[in-house]
Amino acid sequence: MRKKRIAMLGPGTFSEESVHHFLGTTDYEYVPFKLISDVFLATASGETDYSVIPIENTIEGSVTLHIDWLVHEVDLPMRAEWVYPIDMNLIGLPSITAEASVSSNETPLERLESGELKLVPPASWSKITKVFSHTVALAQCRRFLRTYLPQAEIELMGSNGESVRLVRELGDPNVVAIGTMNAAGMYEMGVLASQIQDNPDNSTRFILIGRDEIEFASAGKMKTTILVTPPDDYPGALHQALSAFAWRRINLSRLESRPTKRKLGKYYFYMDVEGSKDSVLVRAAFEEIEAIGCQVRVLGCYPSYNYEVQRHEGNSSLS
Ligand SMILES: O=C(O)C(=O)C[C@]1(C(=O)O)C=C[C@@H](O)C=C1
Repeated sequence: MRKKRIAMLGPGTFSEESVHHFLGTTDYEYVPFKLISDVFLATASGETDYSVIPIENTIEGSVTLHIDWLVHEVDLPMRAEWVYPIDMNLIGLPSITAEASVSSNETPLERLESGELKLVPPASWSKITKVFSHTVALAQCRRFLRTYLPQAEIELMGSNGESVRLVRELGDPNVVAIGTMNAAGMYEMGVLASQIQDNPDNSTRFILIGRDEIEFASAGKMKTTILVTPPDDYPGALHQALSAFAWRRINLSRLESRPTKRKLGKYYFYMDVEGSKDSVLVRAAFEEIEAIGCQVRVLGCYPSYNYEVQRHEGNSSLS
């Protein structure tokens, strides 16, 4: 039997690291793409069976571009979600890291109580002219960049793996990248500073999307993601929709509004409902919401996995 093919941003990305952690490296064939649009389209076209999509980050919040792709561009159910810890690193050519490095993986940077980094940057950092970064990674390192590399121009890349690869290819010691430790190793680069994200406890939520059902080794907590579009002429429809969950004591772990893209001021509500769409209570809540004229579209009903990690002790497990 052929292995199921999984599309993801890569190589050398957090998406790759996280899916290897979640599904292992042997049972699936992983297919890396440079752009997230290609990750979505690979599974939509049938070239791959599933796609890995980063959907939410501790510091940056929702990755709205990816949510919009799920809602407007492809029709691929969510099959699982998992959380993966994210440490951002400043990566440069090995020739400059000997004098310019302030930390290694083993000795993370010190922080003040406020969470700010306690750092005396090496003089050579003032020569850095450019930082390559993925937009979501950039949003996680704003404070670091503002404080220690204010002179550097930012150039956005399709992924963190691609940022590191391009610095390597360019060969300019004054151009650095934000990226993963794996990418630094893969392209034989040096690490100037590790854990440069604004909050040391930083994680990203990833989802797996695809047409076919998929089985996992352990049972996760079931979640259902829906889109609720209220009718135009019904004041208080959102309040009523929320109370359909509240009085049944069904927890909503996420609620976001996004434009329908059809008319200014018209929104749909993206909701993560704790529980399976097949449970009696959740089904009844959906029926009640539809009865008041709201449209309910199920984006997926899937197991959710947490990542328990003892940071910096190399001891991790999915639960
Ligand atoms: O570029 C990568 O390494 C990715 O996997 C993408 C991505 C994202 O889009 O959120 C994944 C996790 C991090 O939060 C930053 C970037």
